[in-house]
Amino acid sequence: MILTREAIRQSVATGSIVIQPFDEELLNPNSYNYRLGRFLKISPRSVLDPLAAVEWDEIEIPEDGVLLEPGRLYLGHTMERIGSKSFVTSLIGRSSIGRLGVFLQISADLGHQGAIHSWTLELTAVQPTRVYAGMRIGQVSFWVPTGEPREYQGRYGSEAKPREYILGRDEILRTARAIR
Ligand SMILES: Nc1ccn([C@H]2C[C@H](O)[C@@H](COP(=O)(O)OP(=O)(O)OP(=O)(O)O)O2)c(=O)n1
Repeated sequence: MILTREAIRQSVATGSIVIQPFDEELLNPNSYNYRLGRFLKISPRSVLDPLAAVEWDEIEIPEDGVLLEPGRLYLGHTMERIGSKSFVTSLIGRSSIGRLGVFLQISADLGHQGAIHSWTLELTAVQPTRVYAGMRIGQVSFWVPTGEPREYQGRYGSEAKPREYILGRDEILRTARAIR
């Protein structure tokens, strides 16, 4: 079951959903519009290899916005801390932003129960597109889970910043050994 606007509003009021800062104006019938945070990481032009450490540039988005170039990967973040111990969060885009050819996440729309932080956004653009800090860029919805809950023990800190965490070297090597 997905939460309605009123259920999201009440859950924020009782604390079972965290959206900080929260603005009622940003509620939709079944979701909440999040805003783009100030910091952006830009992928290096070199090969991205999960076994090799790579340096990402980090910028603060200027007032006149930042131009997203096709063929680059940008890690943004939600301006808000978002999540819930009671509900499962899903992170999706807004259709109006989709019509600009901008993707907000790449194949990762699930927020585990207990994950409460500023979400990392994997931004890509179909054609050169300018985005601005604070713009209403995407939406989150909340789902009622079923079964015994087990809280997410994540690696996201409390800072509102994009995280470039990729798979750990150990995880990749362990999996690789397991299939040999
Ligand atoms: N676009 C996304 C998708 C997810 N998350 C956050 C919320 C999720 O609860 C958490 C973990 O997501 P996944 O399980 O998809 O990611 P990993 O398996 O890579 O992370 P971990 O090893 O921490 O479980 O990351 C995020 O910030 N931005």
